[in-house]
Amino acid sequence: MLLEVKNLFKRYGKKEVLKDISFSVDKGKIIGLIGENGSGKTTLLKVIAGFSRPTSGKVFINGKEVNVETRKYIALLPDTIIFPRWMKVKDALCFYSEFFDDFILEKANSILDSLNISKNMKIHDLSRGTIEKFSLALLLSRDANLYLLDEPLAYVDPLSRETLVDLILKNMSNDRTFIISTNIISEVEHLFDEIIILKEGKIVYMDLAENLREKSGLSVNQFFKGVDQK
Ligand SMILES: Nc1ncnc2c1ncn2[C@@H]1O[C@H](COP(=O)(O)OP(=O)(O)OP(=O)(O)O)[C@@H](O)[C@H]1O
Repeated sequence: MLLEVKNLFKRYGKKEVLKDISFSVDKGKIIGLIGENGSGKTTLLKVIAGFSRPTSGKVFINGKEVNVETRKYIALLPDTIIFPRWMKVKDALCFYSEFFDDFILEKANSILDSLNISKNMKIHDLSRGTIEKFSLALLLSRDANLYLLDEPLAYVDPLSRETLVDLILKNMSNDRTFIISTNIISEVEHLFDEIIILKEGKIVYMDLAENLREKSGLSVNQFFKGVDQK
């Protein structure tokens, strides 16, 4: 088992943001983590990544309780821009090469070429959609086990979404797992092996995407809209 989340609670002050979350994920799966704004998706991904501590409950990656060490198994794509203003694309490549032992520079170069992203550009001068593509390119150039993608498609135009979905698929393998949080479901749902729906910090639905479609006769997107209105 690659990831096990057991009875996880997260509180900010009096506000309970995650409520008794339990699930496990095998290697080689793509999980769709869906839920309306504020349902707790980002918080859950941050706790799994070890960047935020649970109030109670436990998270295990490759059988080890999450700590600084388990971060080496994880590649997190945050939902915010993390690069400083002065940084050029080529500087970020150097930084990633030095900081992450599992970063493969040749792979990053080849993905950036395929996306037509110039290495001499300042990252903040790129469009928001291009920054998303660039961030994903860096992330996929790491050889991690668990890839956590927080809203990877939010700022990307529909044509580029297809490119990014293809990129994710190309980089999928039997020993990698992706958890992708998204509100843009229809364009990515064909990627998902399993679906987790969060509502107000609780898991309200969890199943294989195939089962969801068979049992409900709906697409994941249609099903989510139904759950969300209840
Ligand atoms: N550091 C924090 N302090 C206090 N409350 C927080 C903090 N981080 C998140 N929250 C609250 O926790 C709840 C869940 O937020 P979270 O960002 O995890 O949701 P989300 O599902 O990712 O939303 P979105 O789709 O808008 O990104 C929200 O009500 C948010 O205001």
